[in-house]
Amino acid sequence: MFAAENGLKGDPRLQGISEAIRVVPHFPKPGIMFQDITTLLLDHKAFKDTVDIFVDRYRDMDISVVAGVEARGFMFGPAIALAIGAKFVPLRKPRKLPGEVISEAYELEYGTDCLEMHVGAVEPGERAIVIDDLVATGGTLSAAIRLLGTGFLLLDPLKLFHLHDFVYLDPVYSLHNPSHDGFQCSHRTIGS
Ligand SMILES: O=P(O)(O)OC[C@H]1O[C@H](OP(=O)(O)OP(=O)(O)O)[C@H](O)[C@@H]1O
Ligand SMILES: Nc1ncnc2[nH]cnc12
Repeated sequence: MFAAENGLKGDPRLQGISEAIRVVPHFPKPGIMFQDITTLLLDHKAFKDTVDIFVDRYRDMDISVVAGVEARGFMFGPAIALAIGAKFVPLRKPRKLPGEVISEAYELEYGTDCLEMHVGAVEPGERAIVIDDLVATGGTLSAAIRLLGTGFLLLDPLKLFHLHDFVYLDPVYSLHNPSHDGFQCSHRTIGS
């Protein structure tokens, strides 16, 4: 769900967050409208508002795991984890973690990639949220879901656009709806 369509309707922080994201046409290749969150990171208020909104939403929900997707999930996840009293679990690209890992491959627009997590980082029965900056094809997020298993909450703090429908176990919560940027958004949430 988009934050602007529920409890945060009319919240001026959402506009500030949207405006802090720079859109770079034709990067890294022709036809791509790149959603650049580095400009949001430079804007203390927008950055703090982003973290605060998710902390307010997910505190007191018995969440013990914040899983961040490399690399941009690492920019938001640790701050949220500390504030809600959860551990931070990095979901890393291949061959970065030194211990025993479990891996999940996923499809990219061209080719495949893989996410890895240390064995034992998450215990059975823990409640987790997943942090990333956006969903494009959903391949990355789907791999994160498979890696963690079932029974967790799913969080996508800066979901910028959504090109396909997905089935989620729990709400995907987004602060910025990029439809005004020319993206076609579709969004379906199961179980919320
Ligand atoms: O929905 P998808 O099609 O899977 O795309 C979304 C993913 O793409 C970007 O990461 P990227 O793979 O570019 O890696 P980076 O964060 O290291 O730049 C973004 O941060 C998401 O993780
Ligand atoms: N349009 C986009 N902007 C930023 N990161 C992306 N990752 C995949 N597509 C992207």
